[in-house]
Amino acid sequence: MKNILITGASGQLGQAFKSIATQYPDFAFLFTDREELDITQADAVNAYFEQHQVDALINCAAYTAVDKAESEEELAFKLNFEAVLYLAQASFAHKATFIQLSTDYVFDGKHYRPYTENDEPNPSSMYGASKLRGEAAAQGENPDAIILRTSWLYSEFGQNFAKRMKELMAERTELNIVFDQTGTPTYAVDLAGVTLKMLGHKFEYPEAQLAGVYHYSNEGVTSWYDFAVAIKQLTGSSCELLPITTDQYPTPAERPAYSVFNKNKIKETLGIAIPYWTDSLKVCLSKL
Ligand SMILES: NC(=O)C1=CN([C@@H]2O[C@H](COP(=O)(O)OP(=O)(O)OC[C@H]3O[C@@H](n4cnc5c(N)ncnc54)[C@H](OP(=O)(O)O)[C@@H]3O)[C@@H](O)[C@H]2O)C=CC1
Ligand SMILES: Cc1cn([C@H]2C[C@H](O)[C@@H](COP(=O)(O)OP(=O)(O)O[C@H]3O[C@@H](C)C(=O)[C@@H](O)[C@H]3O)O2)c(=O)[nH]c1=O
Repeated sequence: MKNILITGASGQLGQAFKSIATQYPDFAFLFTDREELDITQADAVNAYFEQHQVDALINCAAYTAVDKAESEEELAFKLNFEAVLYLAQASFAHKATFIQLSTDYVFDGKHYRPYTENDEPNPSSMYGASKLRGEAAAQGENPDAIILRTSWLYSEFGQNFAKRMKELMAERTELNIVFDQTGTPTYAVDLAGVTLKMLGHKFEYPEAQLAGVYHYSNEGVTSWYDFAVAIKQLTGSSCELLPITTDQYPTPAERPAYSVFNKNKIKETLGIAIPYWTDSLKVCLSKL
């Protein structure tokens, strides 16, 4: 039996892990929320590792308010960088496998082909910059760290674009949605499953070198507008959706125009096929 510590467990991804936990009888999950383990407190992090046998840590805690991060830079870096430093140090000291979640927003979005793990990040937002510092902290303090970058996360849990769209479509007769930001939605439950597959692989083949960065999203390519159209069609909403450009929807944070991932590395490493984004969206909407 392996003990898996999940931090930020009341967030969207944390809840996705909770929803599939019983499918992994070889894993004993230690779900902690901010009250139980505040990851910005180095002493609390160290004490937790002293008091519990932790075989792996999946850090689901983060500052994810992309626009607010532009005016709350200090808070964003405290959570997405400093706290990651503490987690990386503690996991390394206690020989626990460390998986740190990161984001497509580490890229500036100027590409026209999917981003590989070797492409140079260049974040255009404070959120992206804080997550990139977190990646460096994780790898700097724990050379065995696994960085799992994902994009456009949604699910039946927490706050996300898909849930927001469904609610707004029920309230309004029309909605303006940007169509010139291209990426791929990722169902958080799919991501949780693949993360646990990665851990299973690590435990089964301890000599396997898994450290490093991996890209994971669902398959396919779309825009926020097309994402919303798919939600409209699948929910039978009559709300009119109007495609607009990014400059018609000004926001404090700049988002990448293109952030599609190349996922060959994770597919080859784990021997997996990834669900197409609309197939996973159907699964999610059936639960909402
Ligand atoms: N959401 C998305 O679209 C994407 C997310 N990611 C990454 O995936 C990961 C998971 O994201 P997601 O689940 O959506 O994020 P959420 O914002 O839903 O969850 C983050 C969780 O972190 C908790 N938290 C905040 N501060 C602390 C603290 N000091 N100590 C412990 N926990 C704390 C929050 O608790 P509280 O509610 O109490 O504040 C919340 O439960 C993050 O690393 C994120 O950067 C990557 C790409 C896309
Ligand atoms: C609500 C809404 C948003 N938009 C636009 C704004 C923005 O460009 C785009 C996405 O909106 P949101 O602000 O909901 O999504 P955003 O918070 O930018 O989502 C990001 O979150 C972080 C945590 C990540 O790591 C990213 O991968 C990504 O998922 O849609 C519209 O055009 N119309 C709308 O009615």
